[in-house]
Amino acid sequence: MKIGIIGTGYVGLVTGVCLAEMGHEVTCIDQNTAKIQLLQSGQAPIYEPGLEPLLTRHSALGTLQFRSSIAEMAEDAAAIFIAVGTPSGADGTADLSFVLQAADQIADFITRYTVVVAKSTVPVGTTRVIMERIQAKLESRGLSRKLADVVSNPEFLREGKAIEDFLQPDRIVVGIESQQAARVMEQIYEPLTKKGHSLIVMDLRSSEMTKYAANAMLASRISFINEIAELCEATGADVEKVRLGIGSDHRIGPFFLSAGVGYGGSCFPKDVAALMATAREYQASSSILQATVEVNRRQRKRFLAKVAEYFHGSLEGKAITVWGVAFKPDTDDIREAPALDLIKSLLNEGAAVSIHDPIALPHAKQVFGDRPGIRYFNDPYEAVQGAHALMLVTDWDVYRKADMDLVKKSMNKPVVFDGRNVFDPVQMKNAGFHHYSIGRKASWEHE
Ligand SMILES: NC(=O)C1=CN([C@@H]2O[C@H](COP(=O)(O)OP(=O)(O)OC[C@H]3O[C@@H](n4cnc5c(N)ncnc54)[C@H](O)[C@@H]3O)[C@@H](O)[C@H]2O)C=CC1
Ligand SMILES: O=C(O)[C@H]1O[C@H](OP(=O)(O)OP(=O)(O)OC[C@H]2O[C@@H](n3ccc(=O)[nH]c3=O)[C@H](O)[C@@H]2O)[C@H](O)[C@@H](O)[C@@H]1O
Repeated sequence: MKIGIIGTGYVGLVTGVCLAEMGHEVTCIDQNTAKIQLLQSGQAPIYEPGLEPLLTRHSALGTLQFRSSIAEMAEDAAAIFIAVGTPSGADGTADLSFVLQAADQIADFITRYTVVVAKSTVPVGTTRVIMERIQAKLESRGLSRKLADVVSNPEFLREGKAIEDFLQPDRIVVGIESQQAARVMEQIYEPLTKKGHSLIVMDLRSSEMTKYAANAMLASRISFINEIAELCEATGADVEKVRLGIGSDHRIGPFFLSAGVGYGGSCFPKDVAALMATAREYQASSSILQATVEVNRRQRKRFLAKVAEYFHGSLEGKAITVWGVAFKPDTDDIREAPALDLIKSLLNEGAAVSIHDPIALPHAKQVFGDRPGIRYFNDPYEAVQGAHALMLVTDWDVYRKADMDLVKKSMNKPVVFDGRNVFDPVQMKNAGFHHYSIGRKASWEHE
């Protein structure tokens, strides 16, 4: 089937590559010409494990093409996906300007029956708005409103595992109003449903809400375990043991219960904010969502406060190393990364900050540039030379496997603030470190 995709960001590009892998002929459009040129030369503009081989293969086969304007797309696409950004506006509402712009471009382009797929995360009611807008434009062009159906097809992939999540989804959710569009969506996803992945069909509003509810639920789980972690610290319990204890109850499950410096990324913060904005619009309650955001904010502050407390309230002149800038491992994405907040605060408090990240360092440089007090390192061991403390903020594998003897020898004082509970406190104590982690006794509290 011929498919067009508007937007080649994390979601659009992964969707394009995976739909090609599923046997479709895909054309990806992005208004960012630099991105398109890079993609046309066979290079991925993002770091995503497993993406590049598929990109190379399908570009060579001609089943995946990249263009900078919808006008360059074949006119006989059966479906066009909208996968553009929906960033947070000032009041937390989702900014729909990119989505509506893409919808207008599609409405000006189509000449035959096309299913428009809202893949971007959009607030309840938006797919209907897109539908009205496209159909009104078709009418004004003297064409039938029935030339376009708009469906909702939210995406649940995680960065760093995007290819795997797209090709082996727990479920595919489609919100739909027309039988004709339902058949097209069934055909698109047939290679996955044939393998047993379920396609859940529902109305538009429920599909849009499902996406927000999923992200809000996951974010609230993280805040829940972080609140329990704070209580563990206060009472002398160990959150890692508690996680094991509750996670083995099948009603709770073990996933998404890792305590740490809190969630970041381009989606949880913005989607929880957008859902709260929806609650305001409908004068409904959002107390769990508010608490989720509040705990997440507090978690970063608590982590920083522990470092300040260790140095008797002042970070002035302290050499602090930050390991990890990406909002999570296996991505170069630093949008809303906890590390950004922490680095800003450290610099404001007068600390000298050395940072390392295996992939995201160039993005960090775009944010902090030559700001006095900051230094960038490509080697994690060079980054800790002479440091008074190491703060581990992203749980990259390279840190889990780090040679801590070398780290200890390189540091001014062997002090580690472990924001992702990567190291064991007792082992760290025995190795001669002062180690603080989240929701567990600090090394110096162990007998
Ligand atoms: N990043 C993620 O892991 C996930 C994101 N989502 C949702 O998917 C949507 C897209 O997110 P990302 O891929 O992260 O965004 P992104 O910001 O990485 O990419 C968006 C792309 O759309 C392009 N674009 C914007 N307007 C355009 C237009 N009119 N014509 C052509 N290109 C246009 C931009 O140049 C950019 O390359 C958002 O609604 C997001 O909430 C959903 C699930 C996962
Ligand atoms: O809508 C989206 O964009 C996506 O948002 C998340 O995916 P993603 O943001 O890529 O990353 P996650 O793996 O969910 O991690 C988000 C944040 O939570 C943190 N986290 C995650 C899990 C955990 O147990 N504890 C925890 O602090 C991570 O470190 C990270 O900062 C969801 O997991 C995806 O299903 C969804 O499609």
